[in-house]
Amino acid sequence: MPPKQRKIAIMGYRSVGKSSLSIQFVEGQFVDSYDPTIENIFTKTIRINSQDYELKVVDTAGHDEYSIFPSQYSINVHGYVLVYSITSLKSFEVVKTIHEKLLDITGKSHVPVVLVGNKTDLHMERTITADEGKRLADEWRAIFLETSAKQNASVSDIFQLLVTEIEKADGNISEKSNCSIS
Ligand SMILES: Nc1nc2c(ncn2[C@@H]2O[C@H](COP(=O)(O)OP(=O)(O)OP(=O)(O)O)[C@@H](O)[C@H]2O)c(=O)[nH]1
Repeated sequence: MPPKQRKIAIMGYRSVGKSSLSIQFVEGQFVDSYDPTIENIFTKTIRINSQDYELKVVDTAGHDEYSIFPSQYSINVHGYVLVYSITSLKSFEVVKTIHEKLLDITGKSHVPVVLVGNKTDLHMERTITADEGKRLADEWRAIFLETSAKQNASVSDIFQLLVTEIEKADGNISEKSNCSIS
């Protein structure tokens, strides 16, 4: 089967770890320094159910509650990773506004999304519980994951699960069997 090309945008407040998650996923390393992103595009091929997916991962600039949703991320993007830091209430509030704007701009009631609570290694500084994250993802009918880019915990799961969500939205995977029928 020829590879399927899928474009994914990673969005969230500043400094939540969007670049760190992208670099950990694509290059398998963690960079401790902080360098604000304008935009970076990474590519990586993953295989799910004998199908190759060429992922184009767009690491976007930090968004805040006043940012206008960048129109270039509303078209030709198959799915979204919305990231907050479990240590930052502000970043949790910002993913809510991003999700609202995303539905508004796409005019859809449901978009494939993985909600990610990053920086689980900083558990002493946790301000958002896993339950709060899960509840928000349930409201959105999205997948929820907590990760640590630093410890490489659950990072590749983000992308595997998002591709599965994209395939479900395209009708290529039945919700019940979780098995590819394409
Ligand atoms: N402890 C810990 N630090 C992290 C983790 N992920 C990222 N960081 C740190 O958080 C800071 C910001 O990380 P980035 O990946 O640059 O964050 P970003 O969301 O891409 O930031 P912007 O480009 O400003 O939007 C850096 O100092 C990272 O090293 C994590 O899982 N654990």
